[in-house]
Amino acid sequence: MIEFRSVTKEYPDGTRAVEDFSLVIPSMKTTVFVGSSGCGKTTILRMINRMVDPTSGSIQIDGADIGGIEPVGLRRSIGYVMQNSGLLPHRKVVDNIATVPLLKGVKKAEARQQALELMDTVGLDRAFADRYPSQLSGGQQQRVGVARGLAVNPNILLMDEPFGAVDPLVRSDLQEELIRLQRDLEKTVVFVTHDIDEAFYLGHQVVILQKGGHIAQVGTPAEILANPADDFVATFIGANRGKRALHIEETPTGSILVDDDGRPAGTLTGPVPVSGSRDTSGGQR
Ligand SMILES: Nc1ncnc2c1ncn2[C@@H]1O[C@H](COP(=O)(O)OP(=O)(O)OP(=O)(O)O)[C@@H](O)[C@H]1O
Repeated sequence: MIEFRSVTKEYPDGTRAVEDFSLVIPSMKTTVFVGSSGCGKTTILRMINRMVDPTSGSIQIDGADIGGIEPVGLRRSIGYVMQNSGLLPHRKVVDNIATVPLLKGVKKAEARQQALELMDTVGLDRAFADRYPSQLSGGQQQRVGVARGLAVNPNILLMDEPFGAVDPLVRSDLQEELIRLQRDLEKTVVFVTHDIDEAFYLGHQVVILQKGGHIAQVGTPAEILANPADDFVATFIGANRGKRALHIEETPTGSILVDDDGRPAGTLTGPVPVSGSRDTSGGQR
């Protein structure tokens, strides 16, 4: 579990990117931060691995205040995947994936073997191992980025708009892959996006942010869809969701998700949990 307690981040130029932010991020689930540009998503994410340190407040991982953990070691124990994959252009795919294990002293042959296995995990053909990043498509590069993020077998995987720059079909494949990975590997995934559809699709817990990292609403997709906290949230989830705008309708046999054209898009099974397992079956995926 990751817990933010009254966290504020003021950058040296006086910008208060995040103000009095408190949140619990459950383990082994996917939490998605969604909000407009500049609302503080990246700042919040980077405070988890101490790429950014808070000005005040504290962050705990499994009860330990990370302010007391040496930043480089912490960073190397948490997976981080960014937009445009952030791969080193002059290193082969396999060496990119093995970067952090090698830094941590894993033997080269062992690191390479692990990297090849991670290529299988993220659905990349091992034939790409000796290519350079520029010789891969954008979607393949993102898979390499995810493999690199997983290379130290972290409990926590931070993902900052990892699929923002790929076309919609590839993006959809990558989203499917991430859902499978998260479920199979039981990672705690913290994911940042602008896209509310992506947030609802991936998130067990979705956090809708406003400027300054103010939480407009936090909940499961079903909770937010059923009860938007205010006009801001209602507009945000409506305006951003275009043709697929979904709402919940009660029927004699249970709750169903209905799209803007009145077509059922899925069912909701059982009571809506406060947080926890995905409760749509055949709904948003
Ligand atoms: N190093 C920095 N120095 C000063 N201000 C910064 C710095 N990094 C971010 N900011 C400011 O902090 C605020 C939050 O930025 P942040 O990158 O966290 O937002 P974001 O929601 O991730 O935005 P985007 O979606 O555009 O990536 C913005 O006003 C931004 O300009």
